[in-house]
Amino acid sequence: MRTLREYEAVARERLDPVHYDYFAGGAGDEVTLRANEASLARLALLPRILRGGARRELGVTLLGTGASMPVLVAPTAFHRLAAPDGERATVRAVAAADTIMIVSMAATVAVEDIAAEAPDAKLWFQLYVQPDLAFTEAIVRRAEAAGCRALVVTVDSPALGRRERDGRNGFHDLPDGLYCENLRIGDSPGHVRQIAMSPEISWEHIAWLRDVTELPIVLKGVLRAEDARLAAGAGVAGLIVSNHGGRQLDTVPATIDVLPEVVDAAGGLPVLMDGGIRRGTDVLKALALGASAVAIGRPVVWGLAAEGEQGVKGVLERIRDEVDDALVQCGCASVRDLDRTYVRC
Ligand SMILES: Cc1cc2nc3c(=O)[nH]c(=O)nc-3n(C[C@H](O)[C@H](O)[C@H](O)COP(=O)(O)O)c2cc1C
Ligand SMILES: CC(C)CC(=O)C(=O)O
Repeated sequence: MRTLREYEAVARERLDPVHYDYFAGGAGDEVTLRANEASLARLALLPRILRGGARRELGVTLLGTGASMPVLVAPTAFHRLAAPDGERATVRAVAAADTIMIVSMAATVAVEDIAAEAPDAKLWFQLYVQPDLAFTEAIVRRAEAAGCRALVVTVDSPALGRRERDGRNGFHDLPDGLYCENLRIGDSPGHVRQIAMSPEISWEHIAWLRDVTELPIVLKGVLRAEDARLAAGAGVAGLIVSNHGGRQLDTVPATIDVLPEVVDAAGGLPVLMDGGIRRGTDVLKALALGASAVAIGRPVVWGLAAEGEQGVKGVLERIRDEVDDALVQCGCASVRDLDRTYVRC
């Protein structure tokens, strides 16, 4: 497989069609799902000439954590639906690539076991704040003890998105034997139904979380400038511009289209972006428009379904090569050389 899209084609052949639909699908008419890729494709890169460097610097430091490239692994649920060892295979590949894995709260391997599988891996933990604060705190303590270095709080899910493919397929729960291991309490297994996506979660919960943990807090799912300003005022450490890969509210804008206004409002906080990143050129466009890094969701799952650990490694190495190629073609020696002049909107 030479491109991320080729990994998707192979994954589609290998996966149970119901599980493929869960991974691939979006909410409603999937307008936003398509828009993420389409808006990136519509932007043009404007290269400089007669400059650059013999070797390119791709590394970034995010909230004190170094990554060898500006491409992180977004939190995605249920990796054991894609490959038998699930998140264990993913984390081995992420550690080999020296980037950051954002572990989903809905992982099918416990965060402690993910951390033990690759002790060098750099992990952040994604959290849906639960109305049951004692339960939320217990999960935060597990993530801290496992060595996670940041909490990524998903704030775009006051309710689960209307995923019509899953409704048609009757896919509402994991098959027997697979569990949400981060929700396990004692001997009772964790079920995805236990994850409350609650409209009652508010800024007060973010303040509560800041009191509960020393970990830096990153809000995932920001799309509006005024929310970025509130986040900066609330003492969070970073933002992720995200529409959940088009899986929550359909017809919200493509993330690349709102990135600049969020960056301008974020008061210097690091701003990451996800949604539709499939090529090195997409990564450059997001960095040029102010992102500190991007994250990829589905392509990692496609790598995992196609070839397990090797597949995730393949996906990460291909996007790294493409970022390097796009940089040299743009006349840049470093990801830090990019600015808005490199993109024609
Ligand atoms: C199958 C799947 C599961 C996901 N699970 C989660 C999750 O558990 N928590 C979360 O915050 N986001 C979740 N997301 C959203 C991703 O973190 C990310 O925002 C999105 O996939 C980025 O778009 P992309 O798939 O086009 O790269 C999921 C996305 C997919 C496709
Ligand atoms: C529904 C959750 C368990 C996972 C998620 O956020 C997603 O599927 O997008």
